[in-house]
Amino acid sequence: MRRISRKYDRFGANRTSGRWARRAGARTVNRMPLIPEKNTVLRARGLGKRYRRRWALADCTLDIPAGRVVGLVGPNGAGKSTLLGLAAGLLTPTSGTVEVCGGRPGADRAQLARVGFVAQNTPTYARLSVADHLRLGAKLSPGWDARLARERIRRLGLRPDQQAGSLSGGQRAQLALTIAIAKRPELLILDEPVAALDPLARRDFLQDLSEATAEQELSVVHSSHLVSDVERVCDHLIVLVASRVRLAGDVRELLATHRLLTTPRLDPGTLPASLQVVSAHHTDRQTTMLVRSDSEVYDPAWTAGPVGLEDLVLAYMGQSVPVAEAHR
Ligand SMILES: Nc1ncnc2c1ncn2[C@@H]1O[C@H](COP(=O)(O)OP(=O)(O)OP(=O)(O)O)[C@@H](O)[C@H]1O
Repeated sequence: MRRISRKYDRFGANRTSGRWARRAGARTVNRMPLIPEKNTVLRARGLGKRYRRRWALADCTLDIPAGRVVGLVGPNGAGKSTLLGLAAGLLTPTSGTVEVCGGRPGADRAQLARVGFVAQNTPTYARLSVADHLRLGAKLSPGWDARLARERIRRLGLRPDQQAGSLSGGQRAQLALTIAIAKRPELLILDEPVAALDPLARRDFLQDLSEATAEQELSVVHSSHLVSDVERVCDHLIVLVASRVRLAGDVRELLATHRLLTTPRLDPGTLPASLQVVSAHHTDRQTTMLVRSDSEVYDPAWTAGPVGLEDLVLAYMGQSVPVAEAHR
C-alpha cells in the first residue's frame, strides 16, 4: 500500500561532487497526491470554520486515503477538534466543502452509520448502565457487532450493570470507544481518545486500532498530543498550526523527503528554491536546518541526516510563518 522511493533511503549517504548537484533521473514526489475518489475517505476543499471574526479552521484542502490510521497533531487551539467536528457533521462549514466516505457528513442515516465519532470529553449517559449503552448502540447502529462489544467490555473488566456515572474517566473513555468500534464504521474519528487512559490501556487500545484497520477495512483519524502514539500506529500524518494545515501525507514519504542538514553558517535565503527550509538554527560557525526536498540536492560541505517523527512534527508546530516563506 505504501509507496516509498528508494532514492530517499540513500539521501545524504551517496554524495556527488558539484554544488547543488541534482541526481539525474530523480523522481519527484507529489506534495498533493491525486488519490482516486473511491479510495478517499475524507476530502476537504477550501474548508473553513469561523466563529465571529476568528477562523478556527481556514482554507483546509486535504485528501485522506482509505484504510489508513491518520494522526492529527497540532498545538492547543490549532483547529483539530474543529476539523474533526466538521468531518463528523457536528459543525457546519463557513466556507468550502468536506466529503466523508463519499457523502456529506451527517447527511442521512446511512451516512451517520458510516462514521464513528468519539468527542474529546467522551460523553456517556451517567444514569445508564454499561449494558444499556450497548443496547442503545445496537438500536442506533445497523452494522452493530454485539460480540465485539461484549468481548471488549469483558476484556476491560467493566461490569455490565455499572452506571456510566460511577465509571472513572478512563473507563468512560473505553466505553465510548467500544461503542464507536462496535458500530463497525468505515471511518472512526477520535478526538484525543487516549488522553484519559493509563499507559497500558493506551498501548492496548492503539494495538486494537491497528488490528481493526487491518481486519475491517476501517480508516481512523485521531487527534493526539502524544507524538509517540502517532509514531506507533499512524501511517498518515496531518499537522495543523494556527487554523491551517502545515503538513499532510504518508508518514514514510514525509520522513523520506525531510532531512536534517548541518552546514557551515549560511543564510537559508541563499538556498536553492527546491529546498524548503522548515526550521533553522545558527551558531557562529554552523547552521542546522530541517529541510524538505523532493530530490537529492546537497553540497559536499554539508552533512545530511534522517529526521525522526517527533523532530519533524515539532519543527512544523514551531512555525508561526514557515521559515522558507519568511526567507523568500
Ligand atoms: N464554539 C466556539 N466558539 C468560539 N470559538 C471557538 C469555538 N470552538 C473553538 N473555538 C476556537 O477555535 C479555535 C480552534 O479550536 P479547536 O478546539 O478546534 O482547537 P484544538 O486544536 O482542538 O485545540 P486543543 O488541542 O486545545 O483541544 C480556538 O481558538 C478556539 O478558541
